[in-house]
Amino acid sequence: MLEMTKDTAAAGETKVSLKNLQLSFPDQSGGVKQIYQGLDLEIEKGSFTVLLGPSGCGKSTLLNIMDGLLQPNSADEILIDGEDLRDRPDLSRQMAYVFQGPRLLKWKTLAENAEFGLRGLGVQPRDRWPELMERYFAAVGLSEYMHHYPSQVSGGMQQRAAIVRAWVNEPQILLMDEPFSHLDEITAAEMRRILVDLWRAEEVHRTVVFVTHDISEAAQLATDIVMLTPAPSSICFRRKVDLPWPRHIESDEVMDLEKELRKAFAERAGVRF
Ligand SMILES: Nc1ncnc2c1ncn2[C@@H]1O[C@H](COP(=O)(O)OP(=O)(O)OP(=O)(O)O)[C@@H](O)[C@H]1O
Repeated sequence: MLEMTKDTAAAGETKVSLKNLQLSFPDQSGGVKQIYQGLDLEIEKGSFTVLLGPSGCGKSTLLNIMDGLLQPNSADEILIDGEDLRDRPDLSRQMAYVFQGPRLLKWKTLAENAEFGLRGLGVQPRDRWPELMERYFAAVGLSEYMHHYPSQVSGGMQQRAAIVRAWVNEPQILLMDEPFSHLDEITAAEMRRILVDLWRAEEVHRTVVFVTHDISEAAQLATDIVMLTPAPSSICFRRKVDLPWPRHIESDEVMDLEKELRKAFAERAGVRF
């Protein structure tokens, strides 16, 4: 019970607020594909929010909008801590992105890749770099491999290094786009445990927005689940999750939650997983 109180300590404050998002893209037949028609989304500070939805519903696009990489056609607000990202593009420096693949520079060691992340964002003073690198490489169990090249370590280790590259900046918001989807299930399960341990270890949790179309993964990770319909997407189901960690993939609680999510998808979005 104590654990749950700590993990929901920041409950209530809004970190990200998107209001009335409108976005369309040209489609291949010369028409227009509507992605959002008035989508609203709030993300709570310190939450581990999982965006769950079928392929093409616009999950990655939402991360791109939150990071300021993409502008919607229109929006009433794109707020980070109450300030509009369109007026304050510098707010994106509070964020870090982890992609589906590790995207490491293969001619640099894991440590040099992380340092590249530090230099790129430029939010950490240089004299903190060694301490930050040591801390976060140790946290993901990669201390011994810091000076190896990507080709000398496994795919899972490369993805751990990609997480370090994002985490060393100590971002307030971590945007993660299906970061474990290319890994085998055993490695992915280990990565989820490492990520949750990293997130929980900090007194004030960072806000994580994690995209997946894997219901089981959502049940293992989330404190908040946001379920999207196919495009034009709307939120068809939203739920908080109070299950304690570590969550085992085959535990009754996780499997019950998965069942509930599958049912919600089928009933509210007409999508079967
Ligand atoms: N720059 C772009 N130009 C044209 N269409 C785009 C662009 N970016 C995204 N789309 C389209 O917008 C829709 C939503 O894309 P997005 O990548 O956000 O979906 P997703 O839910 O993350 O899907 P997946 O789970 O398959 O990654 C898709 O139909 C995609 O083809």
